[in-house]
Formats: sequence, structure tokens, C-alpha cells
Amino acid sequence: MSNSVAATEIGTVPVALGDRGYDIVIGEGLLADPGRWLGDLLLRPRLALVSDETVFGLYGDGVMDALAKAGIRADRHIIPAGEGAKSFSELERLCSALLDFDIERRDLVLALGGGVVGDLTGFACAILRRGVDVVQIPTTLLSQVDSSVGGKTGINVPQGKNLIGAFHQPRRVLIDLTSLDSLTMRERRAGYAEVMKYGLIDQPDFFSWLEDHGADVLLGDRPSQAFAVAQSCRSKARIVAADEREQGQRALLNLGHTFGHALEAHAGYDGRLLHGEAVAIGCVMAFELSARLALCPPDDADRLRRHLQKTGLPIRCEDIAGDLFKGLGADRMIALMQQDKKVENGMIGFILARGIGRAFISRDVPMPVLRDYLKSILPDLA
Ligand SMILES: NC(=O)c1ccc[n+]([C@@H]2O[C@H](COP(=O)([O-])OP(=O)(O)OC[C@H]3O[C@@H](n4cnc5c(N)ncnc54)[C@H](O)[C@@H]3O)[C@@H](O)[C@H]2O)c1
Ligand SMILES: O=C(O)C(=O)C[C@@H](O)[C@H](O)[C@H](O)COP(=O)(O)O
Ligand SMILES: [Zn+2]
Repeated sequence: MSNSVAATEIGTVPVALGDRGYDIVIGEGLLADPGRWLGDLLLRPRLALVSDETVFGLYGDGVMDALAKAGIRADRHIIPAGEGAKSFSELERLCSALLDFDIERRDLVLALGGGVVGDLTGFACAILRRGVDVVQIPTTLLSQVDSSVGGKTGINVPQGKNLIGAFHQPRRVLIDLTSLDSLTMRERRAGYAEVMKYGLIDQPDFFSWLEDHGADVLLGDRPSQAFAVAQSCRSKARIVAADEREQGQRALLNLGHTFGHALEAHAGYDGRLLHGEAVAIGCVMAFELSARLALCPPDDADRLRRHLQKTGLPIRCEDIAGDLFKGLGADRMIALMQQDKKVENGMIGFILARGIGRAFISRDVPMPVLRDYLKSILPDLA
């Protein structure tokens, strides 16, 4: 890492991917001086900044002023806030804007915002001129612990989540923990679902720590946030470095997502169901299905449900307000899951668990067991 350690830098997590490797810099107040953390990556003193309306309203002027003071010209493109922006139309607008800004391959594009800004901008950068450099500057808990790291980028289509996309690693990830302070509690909780996921996959001690300190993370205790973010980034960096393109163990990061993405596709990406909420419900489904298959002790599924309920996250579709799951029966759920990227030869790939911290990939869930389980929990048994 070529940046000098300063009072505001809490730590750096390397993502060991050879010539595509990069650092995740975690600190406080990094947004006040982005030029300092990016200078060594710039070939010339100009870049493009992509953000959403909410994040730009909160942090945009400060970041633009700081870049100007550092002598860096920044063109900006602002997208609407929310999941709906991960669309073909916003992708087209963003690519056109970056071309109009004369962004070259080795110029930097900064993605300042949550996972939506990061996924859309990362994808635009993957395809623009067949690859432009991107720096992720995640501002939600979810994007700091998950989406900014690992290079998965993409957009949604009615058929499913992230079905159009590419792998495109960032050149650096800049995490400013102070940006968590302006997040709503609902968004903090949604991000927390992905934090907890790392404990469920292969870090049982981290899950126990979250049972004791999860509330501190959500309520803004900075040391607890710093530990949770760093621990999550270390987990993600380790898994991504071992399997960049999801040929094997990276699929573990999809725990809760086979179910969760189907719920999101049915709900329609309009903000009534957040990705992290879908993942929370999906993790419960993965543990309950594992218990039904006698793979996982029922007590572990119970422990997961209790922790999510204590945290204020949903564990069932009925916990989400409104009628967005109307018409979602077992058959529709299975049809949506058939679109998942882990499907091979028509068989849905599930991330199941032998217990908390013991997730594994399975392709042999018997269809009748799956259907019976889904019938038992979905509100509309159509
Ligand atoms: N690429 C990956 O590996 C990966 C991993 C996990 C999730 N994802 C994707 O990430 C997306 C979800 O990301 P998200 O939860 O960050 O959602 P998001 O980007 O929609 O952000 C959530 C909301 O918070 C607002 N916001 C962002 N930062 C803020 C701040 N500091 N203060 C106040 N408001 C702020 C946004 O404007 C938005 O309204 C989903 O599309 C999901 O599929 C991708
Ligand atoms: O980085 C990964 O790999 C993940 O699976 C992280 C997930 O949290 C994320 O939501 C991802 O986008 C889902 O993967 P996808 O390939 O199903 O889109
Ligand atoms: Zn996710």
C-alpha cells in the first residue's frame, strides 16, 4: 500500500489477486480528502464521479470541493437512489455520460454510494472501452462489507437479479466509516444481514460476537463497526482471492441468495424489499431447509431466527409490510430460482449448512422436499 498511514486510517485489507489485486482502506474521514487516497492511481489530474441523488446530496459537495482543492478535475453523473437504477436504461445513460466526459481506460471512475451505485458503475466500467478503472467508495454498511469488494458488477432484469453483469475488480476500495452515521436504521439492518452471513458461512466465533455486539454495530458504536467491517472484508477478500470467478467456494457468499434473489425478483426492485432483508429471510430458509433435510440441528435454525428477530430483521415474507408477495407460491418461487446463476443442468445450486459457521454447496436437494418446505412457509399457497 503506497498511501502513508494517517490518524484517520484504521487499517488496510489486501485482496490478493495478483495483477488485479488491490487494497481495501478502512478509516474515518477519508471522504474529506479523497485525492490523498487516490493520487498514486491517477495518470492525469482528472476523473469521473458517479453517485446517487441521496448520497451526492449528503457528501457530493464535500468530495467535489476536496478534489478541486487537490487540483483534480471531476465530472459527475448522478443516478436516482434505489434498486430501480440497476437497469439497462441507467446503464446506457451512464455509459453515454462517461464517453461524453472523454474518460479514458486508465482514468478513474469513482463509485460513491451504496451497492446500487457500485454495481451499476462497476458494470459500466467493465464494458466501457472494454475496461475502465473503477474505485469503489461504499457509503452503506452493505456496500462496505460486501458489494464494493470482489468485482461482481451488474444490473437486474425482470427475470432476475444481477442476470446481466461482469466481473471487474476495482483498483481500490475506500471505506469511510463516518458515512454510516447518516444511514437509516432500516438500511443499517439490511447491511447487517450480509455481515452476519460471514459468521454463518464459516466464522462461528464471529457469529457469537455479533450475538453480543450486533446492537452496538447498528447503533453506531465506532469500534464495533470498525471490527465488524474489517472482519467482513477479511472474510470476503479471503474467499474472493481463492476463487475470483465463482468456480467453487465463492458460491458460499451466496448463502441466503438463491431464495433471497427470487423474493426480490417477485417483489420487483421498487424499494419495498431491500436486498439485505431478502438475504435475511433467505438465510432462514437455507437453515430451515437444511434442518428439514436432517443436515443441520434445528437448534441452529432457531438460534439464527432469534438473532435476526432481536436485530429487527425479517425472518419471513409476512414480516415485510404490504402485499408484495401476493401470488408467490412454491411453484413460482421454484421457477424464479431456476434463473439463478448457480443452476447447472437444470439443477438449482443451494448453499446449505450443517450448523452455524458450517455452510456448504449442494446440488442434490430433492424437489419434493423443497416444494413441501416452501409450501409450509409461503403466505400464498397458490
Ligand atoms: N456486487 C456484489 O458483490 C454485491 C454484494 C451484495 C449486494 N450487492 C447489491 O447491492 C445492492 C444493495 O446495496 P445497498 O444496500 O447499499 O443499497 P443502495 O445502494 O440502494 O443504498 C441504500 C439506500 O441508502 C442510501 N444511502 C447510501 N449511502 C448513504 C449514506 N451514507 N447515508 C444515507 N443514505 C445513504 C442510498 O441512496 C439508497 O437510497 C443490491 O443491488 C445488491 O444486489 C452486490
Ligand atoms: O460476492 C459474491 O460472490 C456474492 O455472492 C455476494 C452477494 O452478497 C451479492 O449479493 C452478489 O451480487 C450475489 O451474487 P450473484 O452472482 O447471485 O449476483
Ligand atoms: Zn448479497
